[in-house]
Amino acid sequence: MAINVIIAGPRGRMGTEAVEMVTNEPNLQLVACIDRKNDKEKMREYPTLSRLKIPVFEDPEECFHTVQADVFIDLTVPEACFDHATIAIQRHIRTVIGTSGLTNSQIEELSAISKENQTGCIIAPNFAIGAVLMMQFSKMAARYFPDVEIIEKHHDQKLDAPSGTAVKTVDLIKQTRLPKTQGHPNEEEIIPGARGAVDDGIRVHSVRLPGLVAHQEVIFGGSGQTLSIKHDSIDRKSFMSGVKFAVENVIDLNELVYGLENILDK
Ligand SMILES: NC(=O)C1=CN([C@@H]2O[C@H](COP(=O)(O)OP(=O)(O)OC[C@H]3O[C@@H](n4cnc5c(N)ncnc54)[C@H](OP(=O)(O)O)[C@@H]3O)[C@@H](O)[C@H]2O)C=CC1
Ligand SMILES: O=C(O)C1=N[C@H](C(=O)O)C[C@H](O)C1
Repeated sequence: MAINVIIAGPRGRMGTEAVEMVTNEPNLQLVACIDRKNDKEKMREYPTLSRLKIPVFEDPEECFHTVQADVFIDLTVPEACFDHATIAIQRHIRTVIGTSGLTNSQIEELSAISKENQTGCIIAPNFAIGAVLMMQFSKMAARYFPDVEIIEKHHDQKLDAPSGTAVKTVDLIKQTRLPKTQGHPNEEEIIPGARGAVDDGIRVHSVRLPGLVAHQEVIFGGSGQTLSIKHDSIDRKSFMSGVKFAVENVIDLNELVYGLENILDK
């Protein structure tokens, strides 16, 4: 039996890839999309979507009410994603969130809704296996190297900074790193922001440039040595095996999981 999937954000950079991936996977079936502009002219620019002849809804309530689905994938923006996911989970449709920029309180709220409705949800800050490993390796290294800075680099159309991957990396590093104030105690920013954003003493630098896709380097410093852990997504296809993995695994979950690392070896 195929897993029936709804995708929100099908015209987007990730959505386009996800539509392609789901339609090419024999065990997945795309049954509908949610798009804030259900515009026939625009759809013509997206050949896979217009060829499929699946229903496209502007109203998520109407979509989840009308279409029978097993899994909902959100690849939009945080405000819309939170609303979509809330409605989907309340309707017992298991949910995979790729959208970054949800706040901690939104994640906690979705976790509570998921538990209350016994309906699984996966929030994946990064679907690329290499990025998941980069985050895990960084967590391991932070135990031995409390001095660490993160440089994340993305295309210049990205809305949120720092990236969801960087936020998750900081979370994971905090789990093993001994608290430390890094750098010189008297350091001064001549240009405000020069030392990047800071969370619990960990510096995060966000670069946005055309030509980039999604890249992150975590640099640890110790006496006489540095350790760099680096991941590059040079094509959005790098995310698709993780999307598939999440769709196939969320089916067996009854609560929210934040990060693919939590289910990789299950
Ligand atoms: N977890 C992961 O591995 C990855 C996550 N991402 C995340 O996925 C998200 C999407 O990224 P990307 O595809 O590059 O972004 P895009 O801007 O290319 O796509 C977003 C899509 O969402 C649509 N959208 C915007 N607002 C709404 C709304 N209110 N309701 C419904 N649809 C809406 C946009 O429509 P319109 O064109 O009309 O604005 C657009 O089609 C981002 O949060 C990004 O960080 C990206 C890559 C990997
Ligand atoms: O917007 C993107 O492109 C990406 N977003 C995710 C993030 O915020 O970490 C994942 C990946 O880095 C690509």
